[in-house]
Parts: sequence; C-alpha cells; structure tokens
Amino acid sequence: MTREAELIRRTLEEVEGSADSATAYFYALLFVQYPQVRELFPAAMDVQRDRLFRSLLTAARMFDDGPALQAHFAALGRGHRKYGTLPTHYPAVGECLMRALERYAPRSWGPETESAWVKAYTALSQVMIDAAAEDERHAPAWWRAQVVTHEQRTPDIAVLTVRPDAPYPFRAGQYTSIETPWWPRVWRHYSFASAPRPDGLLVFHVKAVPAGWVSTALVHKARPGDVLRLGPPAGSMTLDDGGDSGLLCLGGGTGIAPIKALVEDVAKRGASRPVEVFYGARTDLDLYDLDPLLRLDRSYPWLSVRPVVAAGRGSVPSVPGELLDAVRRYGPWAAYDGYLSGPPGLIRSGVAALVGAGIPAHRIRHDALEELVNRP
Ligand SMILES: NC(=O)C1=CN([C@@H]2O[C@H](COP(=O)(O)OP(=O)(O)OC[C@H]3O[C@@H](n4cnc5c(N)ncnc54)[C@H](O)[C@@H]3O)[C@@H](O)[C@H]2O)C=CC1
Repeated sequence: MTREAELIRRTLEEVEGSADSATAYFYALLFVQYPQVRELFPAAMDVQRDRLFRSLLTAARMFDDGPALQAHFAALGRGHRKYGTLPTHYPAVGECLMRALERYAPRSWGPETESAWVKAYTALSQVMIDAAAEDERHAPAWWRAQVVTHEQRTPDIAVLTVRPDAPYPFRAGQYTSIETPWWPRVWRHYSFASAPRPDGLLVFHVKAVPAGWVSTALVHKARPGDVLRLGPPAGSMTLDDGGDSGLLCLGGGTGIAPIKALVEDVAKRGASRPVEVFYGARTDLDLYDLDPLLRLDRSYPWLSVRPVVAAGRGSVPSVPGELLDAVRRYGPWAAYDGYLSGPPGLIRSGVAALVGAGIPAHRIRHDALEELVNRP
C-alpha cells in the first residue's frame, strides 16, 4: 500500500465512528457556502448522507486497484450527469469534504494527510469530469420514459413497462436509476427485467417497501401516462460475449428480474448453453413472476426453472426449503458461471455457497452491495 493510501485509510477509520455527524457537517457547510449547489440534492437528505460516506469507503477499498478505481469513478461521473453536476462543483465539494475530515479525524489529520487527500480527490474528480464530458458527446444525461402498462401482481409488487423518449441502449443483467414525479431528485436503482426489445420498451419489477418512497410511488401511484426519468444503464452482471459455460442463476424475490433478462438474452443469442434458475420466495404467493418463467422453461430445452419456497407451500409445485440449501442439493456446479440477484443477505451468503460448490469467485457475478442499498 502506498503511503498516501495508508494516510487516507487512517482518516476514514478514524471518521467511521462519527460518520453521521461528519457527513451532516459536510453538507451543512456545502449548502451554507455554496447555496447554488443545494438544488442538485433532494429535499430530504437522509439517504443521501449515507451514500457519500459509503462512496468514500468504496473508493478507499479500491485504492490499490487502479483500473477498478478508474472504472468506478468514471461510472460515477457519467451517473452524476443526471443530477446536473458541473465541473465547477467539484472544488466546492472537495473543500468542504477536507474541512469535515479535518474536524472529525483530528488525530490523523495534518499537512501530509491533507495533501494526500487533495491529490486523490483532484485525480478522482478529474476522472469523473472527463467521463461525464465523454459521455455527453453521445448520450443524454437522462431519459424521459412514459409508463405504458402497470400490472399489480401482488398487493405490494407491480410490473411496469415504460417507453423511453429516445433510444436507450443497455445490456441484459444491468440496472438503471429511476426518479418519479412525486419525489424530485430522489433516484433509486432498478434492474431491467427484460433483454433489449425490438419495440424499445423497458420492463421493471418493483416491490413497495416501508420507507421506500420511490418504490411505493411506483407501485401505488404510478399509472399509464405518467412520466418518469431514467439515468444511464450501469452494472456488469451481464453475459460474457462468446462464453459457452452453463449459467447457474439465483434470484430472490424481485431479484428474479435481471435473471429473466439474462434468460431472454441467452435465448436471443441462440446459444444452447444450460441455464439453471433457482427462484426463491418466502411463500408461493410471493412467486409473482412464476407463470412467465415456467412458460420460458417449457419453450427452451436448455432452461430449467425451479421455484424454491421456504414456508407455507400450497398449490404451486416447488422445491421446499431455503434457496441456498436447494441449490446445494442439485449440481454439480463447478463448470457453471454463477449469477446472483436479490437482497444483500442473499448475495453475501450466495457467494460463499457458490464458491463452496466449486465455482471460482471470479466466475460469480452480482451487483455491488453498495449499489444494492440504493434500491428501495
Ligand atoms: N440486481 C440485484 O441484485 C437485484 C436486487 N434486488 C433486491 O432484491 C430484494 C428483493 O426483496 P424481496 O422480494 O422482498 O425478497 P425477500 O426478502 O422476500 O427474499 C426473497 C428470497 O431470497 C432468499 N433470501 C433472502 N435473504 C436471504 C439470505 N440472507 N440468505 C439466503 N437467501 C436469502 C430467500 O429465498 C427469500 O425467500 C430487494 O432488496 C431488492 O433491492 C432486486 C432486483 C435486482
């Protein structure tokens, strides 16, 4: 580890215990000194505060992996276009960030630490600025998308189809961010639930959760004709071009959405690689997308879909028990690539289970846990 990386890590370790106060102080300072920046942020700042610190920790974790760090900040820079972020905002944010760190990490702060932070901040903000400028040459900052259909599948899950106002290029397995008209500037992530379609429509599966403003609005308020905003596509839970190994796909709850998109992608490519889908739900009433998946299962000989229900089994034939136990009972899986999608707990224990089943970690794909917390 370089000396600079060490100094930065030390500051973050020190500040971690008072991360909430440090981020609150940072934003207060930013909005007092640069009031013009306030309008880029949502009215309620609770989740936003959390995101800043998480983002710093992610950066610190990647510090010794230059290419990963560059890729992460380039994606962040592109993603910031939809907020209206300008290059002139970066020095203001940097200045307030340094003052907050100085105040909440007094033991590790000093001229040497400050210059390590200034150097890292300047380099990474330049990566964001350059990536945004490059993206601006060929893609809009955000898309408008009109709700075309809204299908209530359970009391708290809806399937929405939307039509973007301009071509929206993405890959099966990716996700985007959505802003609703009811919560301006509050963006949340949702995976595409279908592969790119000839009609250009996009499909999302949304579950309303307590305190999940955007999800609750999408499930209970949104109706055909409403207009949402979409950010750019992101995520690397996609198929390898030219790969031909089997796919072991685990989808928990609405986590089945990108898995379905991947199945459609395999079908479109015409490649007959085996795809084994395990679809976990609490009860069979929660298997809101089972019928379409079973139809795909009947259409494609290379596909096998197994619903797994932990409790309250009823009319639907399913594998009883916990999702990961069910996966362990089948196999062998060592020759497969693993795809995991669902609640953060499933991703964490799922990686361990798939590694235990002989799939090397580099052949297991899932969205970053930091991104998953931005879903409700
Ligand atoms: N790309 C992705 O990773 C996506 C993630 N999601 C996330 O998926 C979640 C879906 O929520 P719900 O439908 O309420 O799911 P849920 O909480 O009802 O869980 C669904 C199933 O996942 C499995 N599961 C859950 N936690 C587990 C754990 N700790 N260990 C092992 N298995 C576990 C169980 O089979 C459970 O029945 C949300 O958090 C959403 O943000 C949704 C779409 C895409």
